[in-house]
Amino acid sequence: MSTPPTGPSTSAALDGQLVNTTLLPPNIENAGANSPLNALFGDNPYFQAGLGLMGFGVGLTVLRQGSILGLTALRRRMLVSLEINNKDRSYAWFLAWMAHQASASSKGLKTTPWVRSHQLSVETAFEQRSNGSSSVLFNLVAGPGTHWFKYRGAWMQMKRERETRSTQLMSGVPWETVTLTTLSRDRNLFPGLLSEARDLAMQGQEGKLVIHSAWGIEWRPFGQPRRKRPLSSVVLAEEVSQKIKQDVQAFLKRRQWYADRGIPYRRGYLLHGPPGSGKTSFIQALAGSLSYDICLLNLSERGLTDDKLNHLLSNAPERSFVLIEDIDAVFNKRVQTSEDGYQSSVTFSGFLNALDGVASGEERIIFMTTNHIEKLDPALIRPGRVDLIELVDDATPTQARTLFEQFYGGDDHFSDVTQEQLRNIAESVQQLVEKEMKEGRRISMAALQGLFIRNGPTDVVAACQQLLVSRQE
Ligand SMILES: Nc1ncnc2c1ncn2[C@@H]1O[C@H](COP(=O)(O)OP(=O)(O)OP(=O)(O)O)[C@@H](O)[C@H]1O
Repeated sequence: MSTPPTGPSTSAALDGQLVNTTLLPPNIENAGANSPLNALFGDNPYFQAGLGLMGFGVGLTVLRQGSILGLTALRRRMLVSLEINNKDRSYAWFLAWMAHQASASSKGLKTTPWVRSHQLSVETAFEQRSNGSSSVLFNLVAGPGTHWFKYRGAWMQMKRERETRSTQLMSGVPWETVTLTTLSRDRNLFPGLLSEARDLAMQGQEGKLVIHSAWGIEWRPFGQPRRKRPLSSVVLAEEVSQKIKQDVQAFLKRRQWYADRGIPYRRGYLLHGPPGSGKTSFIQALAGSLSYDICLLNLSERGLTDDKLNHLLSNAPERSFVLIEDIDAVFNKRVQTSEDGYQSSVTFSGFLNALDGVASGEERIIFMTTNHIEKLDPALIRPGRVDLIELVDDATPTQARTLFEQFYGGDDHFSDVTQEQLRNIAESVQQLVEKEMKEGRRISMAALQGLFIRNGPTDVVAACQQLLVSRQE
């Protein structure tokens, strides 16, 4: 048995460097050449080919990793991305903008950016026509996947991704993102593009009333924006409409006044009166006239809790009225029950707390309506929670006459009736309502509206008489 050859170690300074060398006896190479391993593989062509292939593979991997790193670095330098999350308002604006451009470019309009998507999703919406009827709209928007479009001469990649494993806690809607990627030099196009999308969305809402409804803890537009109703078309007793309108206008001018005194900047209104007197119509028309939106809050909604309600009331969209209808039906004797017997988790005290809210500088205007003010708990309508209470009653003689004139005045459809005759009929309607009122019989504005829709002007007085009688029964 031979001992492995070992040589003494020396250290030598070469050109100022310390070099470690091991001195081996001269026969050591031969010893390796004669080893059993060398005998096995040294002359083996398969082994050598394998070694070569392995080297090639390693080389390729290094090259691949290198090119990936290089590409990533290049992308970082050359490309810029913008991520839009579906929690952000611009998300829906951007998708609508893209759908709009796609339809315009498919019609061959040269001025629009080139957009074409092959993976589409549908968003169904309801549109209210000017004549009051509604239609269903199917908006085809870019679906999850990758899309390309050209905007102001720059190519952009749009990637819409949907998170399928988790959803937004409160609304149950999946998380989504849209990532726009373009060349770095075109990064300045992003703000322009987003502004265009916003303007397009605003254009669609111009002259329209947006109704929001609660969706979990968020407010979301409900259906398509509706045509604004002129305030004058809702005929209330003159002093009532003026009082509410002036109060809201005065409140809106006093933000600083509230701030200086540390008073929460909010105001509550309660409109009460019989059904069909125009409470809801007036609130909506008033919102429209001030370019405000409506946030419709249904306290009986399943899943609504005190916490969610508090969050909703503190986070209503800017420039909006929160509208809570038929408040007596919701909190009758402090118990909350819906028509089908469902009791929601909103408690009376939770509702009062949400109305009081935390003192904040944010503006909040709440309108509540009821047909039975006597059923309301005094705690609910104390000042601070409700600042102005107004009775919106059945038709007064003047209201009946004004509504008649609005329906039949200047309408060519009734050209067989002279203006003189119309004036006489208007007078008769007024007198009839006046006479009946004295005897305790009333007619609602909604009933009058229905009557005017169904009858020609000459039949109105007789029809009105019947309605008043039948109401008495
Ligand atoms: N004062 C009014 N002027 C014009 N139209 C009215 C008036 N009151 C009611 N109407 C018409 O009657 C219909 C019902 O009105 P609205 O829903 O506003 O009444 P409401 O007082 O809110 O009723 P409810 O108490 O049942 O909620 C609407 O189509 C509206 O156009």
